[in-house]
Amino acid sequence: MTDLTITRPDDWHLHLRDGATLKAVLPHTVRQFARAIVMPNLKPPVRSVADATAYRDRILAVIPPGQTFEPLMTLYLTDNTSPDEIMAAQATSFIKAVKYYPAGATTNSDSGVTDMRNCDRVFEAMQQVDMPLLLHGEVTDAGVDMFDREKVFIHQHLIPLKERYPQLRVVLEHVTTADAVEFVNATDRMAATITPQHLLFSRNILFQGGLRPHYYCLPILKRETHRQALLQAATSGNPKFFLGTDSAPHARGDKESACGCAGCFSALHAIELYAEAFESVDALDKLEGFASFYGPDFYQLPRNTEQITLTKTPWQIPDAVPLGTTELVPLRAGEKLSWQMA
Ligand SMILES: NC(=O)N[C@@H](CC(=O)O)C(=O)O
Ligand SMILES: [Zn+2]
Ligand SMILES: [Zn+2]
Repeated sequence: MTDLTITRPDDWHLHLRDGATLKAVLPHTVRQFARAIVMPNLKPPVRSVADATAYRDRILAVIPPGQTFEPLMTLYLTDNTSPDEIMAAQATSFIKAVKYYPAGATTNSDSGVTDMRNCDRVFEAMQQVDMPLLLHGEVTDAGVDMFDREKVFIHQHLIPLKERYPQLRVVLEHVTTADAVEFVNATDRMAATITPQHLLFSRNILFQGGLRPHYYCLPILKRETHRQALLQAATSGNPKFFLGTDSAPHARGDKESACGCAGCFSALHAIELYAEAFESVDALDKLEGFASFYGPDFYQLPRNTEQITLTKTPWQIPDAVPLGTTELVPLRAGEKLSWQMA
């Protein structure tokens, strides 16, 4: 196949940041995607309807002229979020979900939840108004092996949560393991997003020829058997699995550091990366469902009507993208990509 036309996709898990970074990264997403679920882990986080409204306005203000993009906002769940805030969020047209970060699990998660039980009244309210809960699904216990944190989260927190709130719609974000795929498959009102890096790479890439910080994200890349399970899920045509890049920009110096930040920047070329992953298992015919249909179906939003075309035109991913006085290093920087969006 040399070209592929699909309905314009959406990104159901995206970090846009704020200020100069927002302005630098947004055009890349707008080029490819009609909508995105925008993560609330700013400093300070997006905790209220007022915060989300102001953040949305800052995003709308920097959409490149003549282009359209719809930011779908999320609220950052804390120990102190009130059920009233959920009701107020539900009453807006643009807040579409609530995001749970375990305190300390990932970038800007210090205000995250210390114990899920603190949020029971909020979960009840969310279940009542059918507001989806998005999970960074990892435990933070120092005693749990880094590579087991998602699996342990499912057993310690997610299974009990779904038992207490079976009607709550939940997205396990950026799934990385066969265990997560199996759990999502077996559970009602449960979906998952999958990133390009988790479809394309196993943990080996982190150490290929030396330590490679631009492949470090959370949850961390896992062994090859898990990557295979994710690829199978993404290309299965099962609507429980859909596209969420988790593009997470960090300036080069914050990645290439003695204590480097977690996050891969993939907004530059996300749909092309996914095309490559799907082609690797001869499943390009399944890309449109994953990228353009199952996300809006889950969020109960209309599917996009515009189309985009990808052509088989090899190009080289740049070494870096400018970011003020510094730069961002995209995923697979400097390497060849075989698909290009027209
Ligand atoms: N995925 C990451 O490694 N980083 C994300 C946070 C997150 O999604 O966990 C970020 O905001 O940088
Ligand atoms: Zn996360
Ligand atoms: Zn993320």
